[in-house]
Amino acid sequence: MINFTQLVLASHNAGKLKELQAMLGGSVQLRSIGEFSQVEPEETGLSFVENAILKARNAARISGLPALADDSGLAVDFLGGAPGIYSARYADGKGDAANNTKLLDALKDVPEAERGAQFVCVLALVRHADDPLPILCEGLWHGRILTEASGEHGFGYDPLFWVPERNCSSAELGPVEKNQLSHRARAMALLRQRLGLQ
Ligand SMILES: O=c1nc[nH]c2c1ncn2[C@H]1C[C@H](O)[C@@H](COP(=O)(O)OP(=O)(O)OP(=O)(O)O)O1
Ligand SMILES: [Mg+2]
Repeated sequence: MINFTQLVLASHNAGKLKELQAMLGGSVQLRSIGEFSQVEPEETGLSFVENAILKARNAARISGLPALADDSGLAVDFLGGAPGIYSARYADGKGDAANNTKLLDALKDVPEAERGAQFVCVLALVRHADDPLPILCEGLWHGRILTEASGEHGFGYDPLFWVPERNCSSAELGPVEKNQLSHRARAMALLRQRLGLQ
């Protein structure tokens, strides 16, 4: 069993850092890659897995620490799984608000029954930059895309993601509840098992 007390999180997204640290609890300290570098690696992979591994290796190389990466996104049924791995870049790097506006436009007049979507999260953990056996864990969260934004919590597409099991948007869930249900929570539950952190 691998025993980590410190991991570097290969992410420049403050929302992810907050959620992942809360899920890991006190036994593992997550340090932000921002402490070591402000340069974001280009996400050139064609899958969540490839991008997660690429980000983890890059962070391990820069920090000299074992590294955890999260590659995630929103796959919308009506759009054939788009924006998928391109979720963060959907509106050409203009940010969360522009991404959400573009998604609402793309689904304009699409009826509720065809607005199914899933959040996807892949976590990759490497012990060092050239680790030949990264630990990979995946989580999905099924829901629907709303016709307008609702809620103030979370980040990214949360205000547009309807959570059927709670009858509200994921931005209307408090952090504790989101962290029990989300794609990231499911991937992290698997990772905790793999690390023996029950
Ligand atoms: O729980 C979530 N609630 C709402 N939106 C979410 C969530 N999880 C991922 N997302 C969205 C945000 C971003 O548009 C994309 C992730 O893109 P992704 O490249 O993995 O992350 P990022 O560029 O924000 O930070 P980084 O690559 O440095 O980890 O999916
Ligand atoms: Mg990214």
